[in-house]
Amino acid sequence: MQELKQAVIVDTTLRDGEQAAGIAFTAQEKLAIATALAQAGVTWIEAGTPAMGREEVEALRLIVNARLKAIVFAWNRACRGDIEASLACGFEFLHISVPVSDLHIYQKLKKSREWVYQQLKEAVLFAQSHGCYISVGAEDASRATPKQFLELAEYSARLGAVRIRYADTIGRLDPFSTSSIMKYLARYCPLPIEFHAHNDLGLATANTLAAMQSGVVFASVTAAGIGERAGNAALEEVAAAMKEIYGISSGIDIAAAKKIGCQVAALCGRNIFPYKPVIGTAFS
Ligand SMILES: CC(=O)SCCNC(=O)CCNC(=O)[C@H](O)C(C)(C)COP(=O)(O)OP(=O)(O)OC[C@H]1O[C@@H](n2cnc3c(N)ncnc32)[C@H](O)[C@@H]1OP(=O)(O)O
Ligand SMILES: CC(C)C(=O)C(=O)O
Repeated sequence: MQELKQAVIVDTTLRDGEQAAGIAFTAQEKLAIATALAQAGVTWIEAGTPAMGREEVEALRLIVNARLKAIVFAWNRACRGDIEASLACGFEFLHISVPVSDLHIYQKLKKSREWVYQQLKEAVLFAQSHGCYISVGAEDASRATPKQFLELAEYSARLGAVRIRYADTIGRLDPFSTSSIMKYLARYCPLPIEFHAHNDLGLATANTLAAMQSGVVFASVTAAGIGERAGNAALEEVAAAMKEIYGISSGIDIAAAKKIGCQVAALCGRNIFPYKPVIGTAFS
């Protein structure tokens, strides 16, 4: 078994977490969550999607201006309008996401792979011309071939991206397939990989741990595991399991992470087993 040496948490409670049906945080709640995450030792915070419009931009400006002890970054499609919206919030690190599977490129977007690459190139160069650092997101990577993912990673590396996200967008992986795919990709990928799991089959945390065991360093998580459909890997579960099972600290205060999980769950009107239900207003 490969020895797990390093783990870095990338929290997306305020981006994928807020994509969960029925969840919309206020600007003050977003600022409180981001502040609590930074205080708990989370160093990467995906704070939102500026392209969503005025209310999101106002909330994101509050978070950027809070100068938290974390790298706070924004989610973008590979298009100039999204990048301009992120720049207007003051972000210096941008995540630019593109589909990588045939299914998403040809069936969902009805575009070509060449189009995706051209969009990505223009978006990355535009953002870099404004001094931004970039990570690239490979949407629906688990339904793409490893070769398609690696080609995107190589292209992104040539453009100067610093990291690539492997998204199991529909939550179709299990820990065994995750492990064999990630061992292969971690070996050949020119960029550090961030693993982004979805919990459709209840395997998001298990898959994230399998990815970390297989050479991946960055784990994408959300507080209480909230997120699109069945959600994502839970921050408090991943951080605690890293510590308890593998003895890796990931720099996160586990008690603080559990508290944030409970508070976020309470804000969303959910109770998360096995933590105690939180009564009253969270973050008050
Ligand atoms: C897999 C994921 O989880 S992706 C996460 C996306 N985020 C969310 O869903 C958050 C909530 N969503 C929103 O607020 C909105 O959908 C937004 C702000 C993201 C987009 O809003 P709109 O621009 O109005 O959406 P709309 O569906 O019209 O955009 C589609 C356009 O984006 C383009 N597009 C979609 N994905 C990408 C991409 N990754 N890169 C470049 N362009 C893209 C499409 O080709 C289409 O272009 P066209 O209008 O020229 O045909
Ligand atoms: C936008 C990306 C990273 C995403 O949430 C997904 O594909 O699951």
